[in-house]
Amino acid sequence: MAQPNWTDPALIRNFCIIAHIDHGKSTLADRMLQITGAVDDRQMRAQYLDRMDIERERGITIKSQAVRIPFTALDDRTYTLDLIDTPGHVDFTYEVSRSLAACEGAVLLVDAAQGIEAQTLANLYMALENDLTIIPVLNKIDLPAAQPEKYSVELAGIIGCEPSDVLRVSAKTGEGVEELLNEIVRQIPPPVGEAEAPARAMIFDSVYDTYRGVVTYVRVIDGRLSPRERIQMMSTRASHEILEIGVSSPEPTKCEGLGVGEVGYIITGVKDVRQSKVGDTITSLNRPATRMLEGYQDPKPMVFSGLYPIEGTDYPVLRDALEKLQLNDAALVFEPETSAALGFGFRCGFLGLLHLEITRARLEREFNLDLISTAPNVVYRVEMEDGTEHVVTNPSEFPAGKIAAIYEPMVKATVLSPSDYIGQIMELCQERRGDLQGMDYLSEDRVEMRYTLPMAEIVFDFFDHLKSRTKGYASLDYEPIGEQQAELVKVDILLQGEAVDAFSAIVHKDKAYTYGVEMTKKLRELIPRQQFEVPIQAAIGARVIARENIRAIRKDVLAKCYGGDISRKRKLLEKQKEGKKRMKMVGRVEVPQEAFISALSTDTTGEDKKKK
Ligand SMILES: Nc1nc2c(ncn2[C@@H]2O[C@H](COP(=O)(O)OP(=O)(O)OP(=O)(O)O)[C@@H](O)[C@H]2O)c(=O)[nH]1
Repeated sequence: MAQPNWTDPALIRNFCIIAHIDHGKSTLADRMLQITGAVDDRQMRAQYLDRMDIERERGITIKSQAVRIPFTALDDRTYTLDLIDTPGHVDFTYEVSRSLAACEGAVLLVDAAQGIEAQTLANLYMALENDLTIIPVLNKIDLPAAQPEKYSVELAGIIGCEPSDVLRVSAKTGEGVEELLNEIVRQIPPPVGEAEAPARAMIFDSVYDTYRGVVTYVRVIDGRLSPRERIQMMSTRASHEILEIGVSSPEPTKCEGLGVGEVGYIITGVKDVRQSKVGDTITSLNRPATRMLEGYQDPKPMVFSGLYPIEGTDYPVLRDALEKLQLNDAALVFEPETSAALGFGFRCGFLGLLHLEITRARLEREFNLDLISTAPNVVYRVEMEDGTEHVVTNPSEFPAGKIAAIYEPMVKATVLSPSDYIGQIMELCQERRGDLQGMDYLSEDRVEMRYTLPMAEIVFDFFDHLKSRTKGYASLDYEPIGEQQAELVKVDILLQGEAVDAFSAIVHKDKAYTYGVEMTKKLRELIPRQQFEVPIQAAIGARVIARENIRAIRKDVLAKCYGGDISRKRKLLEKQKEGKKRMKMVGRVEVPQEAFISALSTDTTGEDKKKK
């Protein structure tokens, strides 16, 4: 094979765009592709790099993407710009951090009509931790509401540059984008690495493709990777052969190898993204490197929920569907679970609520499934007095017996908001057991508040409440910071003395009563009257904390059938039997499927997270 022409690292610039959700990252990437001619006008479509349907539909980026853009700069030399598009949502922070580690610089993009938001800061800090060169840019300067003067000062303030250093662009019209590309070439340092050293490449993304198997996106740090070479994954020691190697420009284009600083993809024929994990280091099998690159970390599920098919016969379909999704989603975990109320299903672990919602939407859409999901919960650790320890991902499995301590996961939350709403935000965080850690004014009228909060209090409807109490102006970012002991109890809901597993919840002891009252009330309205009286109780252990009653009724379908027409009677009885099929039996109580669905339908917030 001819010796490939390795790209001169001096002519490479690896960068990413970091921004708060909706500040225009994908649109800016589109314009860069278009202005440099990387994609011709005919093929151009909005959000070029967002490939999943669900990404386009919701207008959000879930997976990272890399694309190579050739650009002739003011010095007349043609540079290779590798743009790594990163997800903006807090659920996918780990992917952002891996993408950042693959770059030397970052474009920090801020909406000129909105200013800095919580994720702008979170991403900026992450970029600074990775020692990236930051280029501050205000976007959407075409908007009449844009206030570039004001926000240049704010942006310069947080990164410590002059307001005049803040570039101004419109990703929509293309204004200023070419200047930005020239600044990327001028300011971001070229990659450095040892060309002759054993190969080391970092995996920053891996995607399952039905036709090609797993496509792994890498950034080469040292040495080089070539087709047909045998490589090794340093975390698992598994080895594979490189069947294809190439770059996305932006369509996948085969090449003869990747050298120092280059970003591209490799295909090895593995079928599951878990064999090619984000953050892992690839080396050459014949001449392996001894030290892994920093940063490998397994994605950890934070939120669990039970997923059950509404039609029991769909159970195998659900299992296959979950297995297929897992091929492309190393963060998704699941195991079979049985619920007395809901039948056979799976307990699934997700990175956060958005991840849950997206997974559920994909299962329903791509696999045509109708699902019930139980109320999401976080992971608790329970220490017993006898020294044993339990990790609880399902409230109904909360251990019985003498408990020494319960620990719940905590987050560090950052809220950015106009200062008018400080009172409301404090009130909300107080209700959610938050602890104020600090508060700073970013400008006269914008304030950053830092809280520690239990994750359980923040993952469900916190964001909705925050938005409604601040008229949509506040933004939120959070990251896990370990666990803390808390006074938690398990509340069971009993129908005629029998616990309904799907409704058990772990809540703070001060909130147990409210949960019990609300749930029993809700169920009284949802469960039809039976032929005998049905008490609905909420209980902590053996102690009942709330009770409602469903009064007895005798539903005699034959009542209207006087006269002796036996065939008509039979028909009515048959019909009643059909109806019963859709009922679930809890002890002797018949509960319609719909009652479970409505009682469990928590208004999850992924959709609303997109709303400003
Ligand atoms: N007027 C105007 N609108 C813009 C500009 N740039 C982006 N937008 C709009 O802002 C919205 C969000 O843009 P996206 O590019 O999807 O934002 P994003 O940051 O990629 O969002 P995530 O992928 O979810 O993080 C879209 O409706 C764009 O059309 C701009 O320069 N001017």
